[in-house]
Amino acid sequence: MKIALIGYGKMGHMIEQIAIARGHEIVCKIDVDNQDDFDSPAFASADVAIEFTNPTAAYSNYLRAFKHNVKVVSGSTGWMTDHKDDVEALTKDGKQTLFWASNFSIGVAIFAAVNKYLAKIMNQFPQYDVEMEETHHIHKLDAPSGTAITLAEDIVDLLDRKDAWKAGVTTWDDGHVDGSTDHKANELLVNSVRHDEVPGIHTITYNSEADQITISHSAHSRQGFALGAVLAAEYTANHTGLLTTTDLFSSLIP
Ligand SMILES: NC(=O)C1=CN([C@@H]2O[C@H](COP(=O)(O)OP(=O)(O)OC[C@H]3O[C@@H](n4cnc5c(N)ncnc54)[C@H](OP(=O)(O)O)[C@@H]3O)[C@@H](O)[C@H]2O)C=CC1
Ligand SMILES: O=C(O)C1=N[C@H](C(=O)O)C[C@H](O)C1
Repeated sequence: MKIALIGYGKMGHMIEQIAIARGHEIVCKIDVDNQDDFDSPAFASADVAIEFTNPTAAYSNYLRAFKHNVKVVSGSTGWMTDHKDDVEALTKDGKQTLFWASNFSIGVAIFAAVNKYLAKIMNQFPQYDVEMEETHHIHKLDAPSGTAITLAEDIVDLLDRKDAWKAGVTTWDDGHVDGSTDHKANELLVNSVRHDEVPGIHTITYNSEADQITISHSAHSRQGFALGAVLAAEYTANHTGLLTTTDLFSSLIP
């Protein structure tokens, strides 16, 4: 398969290695300094473009790829609040194709299934309150993480006593803290920690007077995200519309 890379940072480099090892060809690499390559024959020849950039660049990158009818797999986070409706309209009825996931690792897909199962059980046990914490490297531009938002949306959907999630505090290595933990009982608080070079930890805690139940996923490296993105590109080559990891892993995770 011919793959174009949009964004050649930490994820772009790792995806390149895995894609080549799986027998794919990288036909074009677009970063900040060669934006004209979006209009090159090499870019247009790609079966799929894999996009990992940042919250502000992602949506316009999708539009530039769609202009050439190139399908996109993207893991960029932090753009959904502004552009979710536009992306849904663009991909409706398979007109354009975007595979987007806040987290591409199989481990997080399993963790998300456990999170949903636990939230459903907890409807029977009102004595437990729930909170979430995510920890990432200090370079991360968005908080809470995209993964935390996806997990929080699932809890809000399934746990009757929570109607919305709310960003709490972000705590930094030097000890300074942004934000506030003020929240209403019906809001799920999501706190963030920015520490060193942590690839990504997500922890969900149900606490009662008697005890505490904690589920946590910790990535050892970016390897799982990058492999998932290449598997998603292979899937996207044969599918259309708005796709995500529940489509990719549907035969493995009920
Ligand atoms: N869904 C998932 O599984 C995962 C998602 N992510 C998300 O992916 C994104 C990228 O992560 P990561 O690779 O670690 O970040 P990096 O900062 O290492 O890489 C991003 C790259 O994109 C480049 N870039 C910025 N703007 C543009 C643009 N308009 N067009 C093309 N390239 C551009 C940057 O260049 P420059 O440095 O010059 O600005 C940089 O090289 C983030 O949003 C992150 O949250 C990360 C890991 C997993
Ligand atoms: O910025 C990162 O690094 C990551 N971003 C994604 C997110 O926001 O959830 C996925 C992963 O946790 C790493």
